[in-house]
Amino acid sequence: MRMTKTRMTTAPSPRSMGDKSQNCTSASVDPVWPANGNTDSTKHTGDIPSHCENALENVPQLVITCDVRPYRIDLETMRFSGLSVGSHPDEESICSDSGFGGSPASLLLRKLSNASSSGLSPASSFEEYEDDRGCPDGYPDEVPRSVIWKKPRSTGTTSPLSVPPKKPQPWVQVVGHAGSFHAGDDGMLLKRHTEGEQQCLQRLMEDSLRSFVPAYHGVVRRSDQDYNMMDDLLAHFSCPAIMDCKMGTRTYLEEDLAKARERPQPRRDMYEKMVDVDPEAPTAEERALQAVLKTRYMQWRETLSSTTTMGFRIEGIKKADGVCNTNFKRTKSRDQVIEALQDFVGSDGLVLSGYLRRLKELRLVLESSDFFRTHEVVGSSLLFVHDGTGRTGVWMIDFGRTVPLPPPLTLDHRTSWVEGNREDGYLWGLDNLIDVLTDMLPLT
Ligand SMILES: Nc1ncnc2c1ncn2[C@@H]1O[C@H](COP(=O)(O)OP(=O)(O)OP(=O)(O)O)[C@@H](O)[C@H]1O
Ligand SMILES: O=P(O)(O)O[C@@H]1[C@H](O)[C@H](O)[C@@H](OP(=O)(O)O)[C@H](OP(=O)(O)O)[C@H]1O
Repeated sequence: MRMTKTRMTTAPSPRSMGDKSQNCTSASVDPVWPANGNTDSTKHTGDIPSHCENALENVPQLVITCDVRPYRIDLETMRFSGLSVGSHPDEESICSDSGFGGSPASLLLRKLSNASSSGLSPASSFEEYEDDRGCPDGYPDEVPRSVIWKKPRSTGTTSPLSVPPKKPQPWVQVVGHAGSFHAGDDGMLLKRHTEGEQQCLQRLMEDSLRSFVPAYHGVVRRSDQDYNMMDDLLAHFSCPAIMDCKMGTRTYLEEDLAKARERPQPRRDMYEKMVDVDPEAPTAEERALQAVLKTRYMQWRETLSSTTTMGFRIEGIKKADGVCNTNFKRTKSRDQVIEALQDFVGSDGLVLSGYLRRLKELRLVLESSDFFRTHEVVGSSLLFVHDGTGRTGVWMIDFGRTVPLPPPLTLDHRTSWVEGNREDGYLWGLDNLIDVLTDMLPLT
């Protein structure tokens, strides 16, 4: 199955062509340490760190080892057994399935991961399942014999070996930068490393929001490129439907505004993306330049969609039948949003009520989270996932533009933004999203 992301039909951005699209074909993975090097090494000495406990539950033990130093990723064993982290990067594209490298070993590992939900970042609406339906594409049934693995430590679930392996689920990227991700073989996902996102994910593992973000497993190096390694949130779903909702009323940082004033860098690719959607949108000056500033483009995208008026926008939806839609740039009115959401959740009231329950839990936790109070959260998304069993999950993803506030500044995430107050409208957007979904309940 291969789907094309709408925005990729326009001129790719320098970022997606450049630093976001390096060649990552080598299977070699070297463990690296957190770039800051000052992770609290005393705290977990002699113990398995909490975030690593999650990893051990989630994957066969040959993949991750957690010793006295947190976030160490030991992938030597994978090389010995001929396994590799990652898939065929060439096959990865936006809103497309990203296979598991097709290696029989990887297929087995994926099966084992699927056999238990215990390692997932806890989602209240999760339950064990043994659904064996094939996805529209279908995947090989072959089971390798040469894979050596160890049962994860005491997960309290049935030994995966006693369960016939099931068809693996391909990882799917709905939106975002092309070439930033590699699907792992073991329920893990590698995202191109940025220091800021690493800091956020590490802090989130210690925060009350932990169960609402993919479990973070540290940094791995591959072909001279560092990656943040985290749970693949799709790993425990069967033919999932997926939606990416970008949260907040603002999608650029205050510091981006300052930079744009100091050193304006007009972007031709963004001008072209703008004209593609609305030829009338550029000003005369922008037309003459054939380029727009990024902040101007981002603001235009905010007002074109429901970001400004509702504090969230739908970025992309991939349905269980494989149909993918990223054409939501003009989805703005409440009715348009409801129509898209309705199409995503379908007529199953259980799915909608599962999402609502999870979002209300998230709101409660956000309101008291230390991390959330002390960070400007911009460009972050909620990833909605459900499948035919009625299982649902919602997680916060993408902390590439989430930055700590200078103390003692804190945000309530509901106050309107004026430059300088750093407010991002995240919780206001979540309030609106919950309202809209609540209004939809009678429709299911
Ligand atoms: N932990 C995860 N598990 C499963 N899928 C994920 C996970 N993280 C991201 N994705 C998929 O990748 C897509 C893009 O993720 P993300 O927003 O982190 O990328 P990005 O390149 O930083 O995006 P942006 O263009 O908004 O900066 C999501 O829409 C989702 O489909
Ligand atoms: O969705 P669109 O219309 O294609 O626009 C992109 C989108 O807003 C991304 O969130 C943004 O990346 P960041 O959030 O990481 O800034 C990217 O900037 P970029 O081209 O500078 O990567 C934009 O091009």
